[in-house]
Amino acid sequence: MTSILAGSTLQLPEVRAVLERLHDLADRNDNSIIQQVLSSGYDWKSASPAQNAATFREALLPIAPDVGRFLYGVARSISAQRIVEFGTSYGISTIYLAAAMRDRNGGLVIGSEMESSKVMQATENIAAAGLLPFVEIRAGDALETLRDPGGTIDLLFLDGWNNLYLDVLQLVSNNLRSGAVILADDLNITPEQMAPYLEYVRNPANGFISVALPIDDGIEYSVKL
Ligand SMILES: C[S@@+](CC[C@H](N)C(=O)[O-])C[C@H]1O[C@@H](n2cnc3c(N)ncnc32)[C@H](O)[C@@H]1O
Repeated sequence: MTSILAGSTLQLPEVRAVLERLHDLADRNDNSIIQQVLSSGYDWKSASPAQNAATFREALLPIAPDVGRFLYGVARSISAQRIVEFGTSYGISTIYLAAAMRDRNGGLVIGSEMESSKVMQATENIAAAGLLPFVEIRAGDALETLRDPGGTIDLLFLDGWNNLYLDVLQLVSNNLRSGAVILADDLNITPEQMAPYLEYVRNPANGFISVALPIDDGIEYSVKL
């Protein structure tokens, strides 16, 4: 295992270089890709998850840098050892989470991505950041690939298609430890799509305590009781 430097892995030149390059790429291209697709009349709401994944294969759709630092901070503060991520794309969020694994001296981020070209891109990017030993990306539909997360989950990050959040949560819920944190991105972007998920985690009868955080696109922060 590589030696641990004082401070955070997020400060390492190779990690910063990869994150800067990917955030820049997304800033330059994502909006025009999305506009092009939507102006062609493509109806993403009635398309299947796989159709949407293929249609948006060139778009990174990443978390913002401050969300990345928040993910890193939460992972460090609960000393997360096993993290499950729904929606890996080009690996930006995975890199922030894997940096926390490196700084706790071990742990695993299990990513998931159904678009095969993105799995390849993410693997290359995570390798360039030197964080591949802390990551396993499961290729295919997360509703299949995350069925067995291989152990107790400390942190679940939901960032795939928003209407699947509740399905993914329920899929892995037996593996969430008491005190596990669930972070769901895009609260303010697709409230309709997220409604069933929010209703579920905000109902105390379901065993979570949950609050909306005003970070970038909005994050629902939930803790399993
Ligand atoms: C918003 S992007 C993820 C961005 C990534 N978390 C980041 O910050 O860099 C959502 C990704 O989830 C993937 N996805 C959506 N539904 C999925 C599913 N059912 N299984 C696996 N991947 C899925 C999409 O292909 C897309 O790349």
